[in-house]
Amino acid sequence: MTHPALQGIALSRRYGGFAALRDVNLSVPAGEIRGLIGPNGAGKSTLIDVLSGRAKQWSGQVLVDGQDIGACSSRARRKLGMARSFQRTSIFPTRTVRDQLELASHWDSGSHVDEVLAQLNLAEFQHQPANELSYGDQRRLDLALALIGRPRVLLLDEPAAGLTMQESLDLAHLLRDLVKRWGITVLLVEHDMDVVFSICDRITVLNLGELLVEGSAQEVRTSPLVISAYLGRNAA
Ligand SMILES: Nc1ncnc2c1ncn2[C@@H]1O[C@H](COP(=O)(O)OP(=O)(O)OP(=O)(O)O)[C@@H](O)[C@H]1O
Repeated sequence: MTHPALQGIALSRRYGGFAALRDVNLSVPAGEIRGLIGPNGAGKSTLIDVLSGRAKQWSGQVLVDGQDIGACSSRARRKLGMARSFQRTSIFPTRTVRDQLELASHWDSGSHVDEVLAQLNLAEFQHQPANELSYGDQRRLDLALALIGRPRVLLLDEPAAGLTMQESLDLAHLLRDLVKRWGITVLLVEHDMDVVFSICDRITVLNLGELLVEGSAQEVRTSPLVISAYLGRNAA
């Protein structure tokens, strides 16, 4: 039997008396790019935190390739092939692009710095400090840092935040080509719906901490539940 590459069962997380995530089930087959969307405060980052091992108090099960990793630290999860990106750029802004990738690759096995530099169109900037790169190049460096250990499962939190429409789509297609070629399973949180609809195989929608809808881009785009969740928030 083939296990999903990434699975969450009955995932819940509370902040004091507030339930930010309630009984969410998620199953992402190997090689799929799964979009994770929902209005502000829906629980997307909370879910990523639970899956990546960053959340402290939570309940449920997290499995990678059928193996229960719920008791593992973030570091142990990285060693098991899970990587995540954050909504920020670059770890050490004054260090060169190459230094950062080499540093990050010591934390993970299977380093392939030159290949990642080339694939992410960063080779020409490799000896520049990250904080001298344009914002768009810095976002590609973030992606490179997430990919450097050749993860099997990649959790991405708004990789296109702050980019122009064209930059977002360029980054999205670069991401899609790479993860498909390397066989990486991706869970992508992204507010830019053009990005989500253009590269995700399926989309999971959260609302108020609960799973609302799961389906193809077409199913999600036309779902009355999704439309109402977004419009309800916008109108509030
Ligand atoms: N540290 C915290 N303490 C208390 N409440 C929190 C904390 N972090 C998040 N929350 C609340 O949990 C809910 C889910 O937050 P979360 O950041 O996961 O949502 P999100 O879908 O990622 O939102 P956004 O799209 O705005 O980033 C929100 O109501 C938020 O206010």
